[in-house]
Amino acid sequence: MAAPLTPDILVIGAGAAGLSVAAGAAQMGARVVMLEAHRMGGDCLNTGCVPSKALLAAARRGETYAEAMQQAARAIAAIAPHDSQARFEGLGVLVIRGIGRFTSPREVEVDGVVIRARRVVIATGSVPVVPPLPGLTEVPFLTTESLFDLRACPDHLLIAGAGPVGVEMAQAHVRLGARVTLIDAGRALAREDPDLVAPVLDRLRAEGVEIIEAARLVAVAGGAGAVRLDLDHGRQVSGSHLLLALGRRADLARLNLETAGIEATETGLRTDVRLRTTNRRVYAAGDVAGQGQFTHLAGYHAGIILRSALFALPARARGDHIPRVTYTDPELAQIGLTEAEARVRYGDRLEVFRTDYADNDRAVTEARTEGFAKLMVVRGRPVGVSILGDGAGDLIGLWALVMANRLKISAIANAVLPYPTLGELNKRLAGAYFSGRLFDSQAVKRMVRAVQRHLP
Ligand SMILES: Cc1cc2nc3c(=O)[nH]c(=O)nc-3n(C[C@H](O)[C@H](O)[C@H](O)COP(=O)(O)OP(=O)(O)OC[C@H]3O[C@@H](n4cnc5c(N)ncnc54)[C@H](O)[C@@H]3O)c2cc1C
Ligand SMILES: NC(=O)c1ccc[n+]([C@@H]2O[C@H](COP(=O)([O-])OP(=O)(O)OC[C@H]3O[C@@H](n4cnc5c(N)ncnc54)[C@H](O)[C@@H]3O)[C@@H](O)[C@H]2O)c1
Repeated sequence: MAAPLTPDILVIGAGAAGLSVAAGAAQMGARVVMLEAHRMGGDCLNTGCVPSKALLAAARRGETYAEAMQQAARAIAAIAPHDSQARFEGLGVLVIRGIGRFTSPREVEVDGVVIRARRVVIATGSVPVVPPLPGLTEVPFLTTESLFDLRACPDHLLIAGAGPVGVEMAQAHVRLGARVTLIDAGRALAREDPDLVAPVLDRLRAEGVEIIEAARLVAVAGGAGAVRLDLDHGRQVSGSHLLLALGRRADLARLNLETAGIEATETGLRTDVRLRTTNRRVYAAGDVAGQGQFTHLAGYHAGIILRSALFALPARARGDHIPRVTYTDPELAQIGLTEAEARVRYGDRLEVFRTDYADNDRAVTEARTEGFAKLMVVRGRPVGVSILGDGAGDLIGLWALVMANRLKISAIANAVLPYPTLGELNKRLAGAYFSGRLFDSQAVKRMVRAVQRHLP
């Protein structure tokens, strides 16, 4: 066997997390090897964010199903060069296409090549949950790994699971002409503030989606083109296609973790605040770290690991400033705590402020006045922001800046924003915090009167 490769950093997985680590490390002078078992770009590019957002956009424009799927494929093709093997080789990364597995606490093997790296980053992502339901081995079903290969619109798409995947794909498909039934064992978008979820579900229903909550899928029957779902309490629904959107689990199966002394939890790899696993030379980044499943979180993890692995700086990963967006129409964005979570954490110290899109002049001129935003504040600092409506995902960006830097609400109140823009909604939200303090305060009124008496 050839001598082992001995890079500074070995990255296992070329999705959002692995690519960010590899690009950063190589460009800062580290010797990097990256392994990829399947497609460069991982889930986000090939089967996640990119095709799903392209499909939603095409559905909004009223394209046909085949056009929308082709548009999704074009979006992937347009972004793929950025994540390609050629680009990474150009950055100086040695890319090996194959499945990496630990053979000892210090060594990883891929197709007979042994790699002994100073540091290893596990960035193997996640895969769709496919539970062992009776009938599921006999009945054809879709997951997001196969959905974007369809070219003919399903007559009646049954979607099991109403998390972000289920809800986004329900809206895309109903707009592209499918009949859609969306089923969840609990509440749809259960993680989000119910005040924001209700208008999203109202819109889905108005567009024709049948939503069945508190209904667990327990068995599947039928065949291609005619699928029957058995739900708990004896209910049944039938359709032409089944999409499983029941969550994603960390992809650990092929890593041979026990050999390397790396422990897993229910949600992913066990890590410390620096994202080190129970093997101190090995880090976890992205979905596999079990702290959330977002491309921007994967990028954030990469930054923490680069500081730690390249510069030996004690960088710590936080979770309180990571935004999330559900790209439905209306769009739903959240950062930090929801109102209910903040109430539990802070009790009476919490103040909640609200502003409506109807009070924003740009929303009025655009005739897009549906939506509102909530700001949760404790002692002058935001602990959470929820926004529902046009551009919510872009609007939450300002709060991401404020919360990442632990700024006060005054940072936004001090900013002068162009009129008329949706961005003023954020300023109005911040202003709501101060307006009560300024306009309803007897002390302020007394002070103004006193100053006025003494002014020439
Ligand atoms: C339909 C859908 C829509 C989404 N939309 C959004 C969105 O709008 N915004 C957002 O932020 N997030 C979204 N996500 C989530 C986002 O796609 C993931 O959080 C992100 O891709 C995770 O990146 P990652 O690098 O951790 O993992 P992945 O992208 O899964 O990459 C892991 C890579 O590791 C490889 N691999 C696995 N095991 C091995 C091994 N042993 N050896 C070598 N290689 C291996 C895999 O082949 C894969 O390419 C969406 C997900 C889905 C499914
Ligand atoms: N816009 C975005 O950022 C975006 C979009 C899509 C996906 N993602 C990421 O991908 C991940 C996976 O998304 P997801 O929507 O698949 O997962 P999820 O875990 O958010 O939702 C899964 C849903 O399936 C339901 N469920 C589970 N078992 C069931 C059963 N037997 N019968 C009926 N319902 C059942 C659960 O109650 C839950 O609501 C998410 O964590 C998210 O972070 C993000």
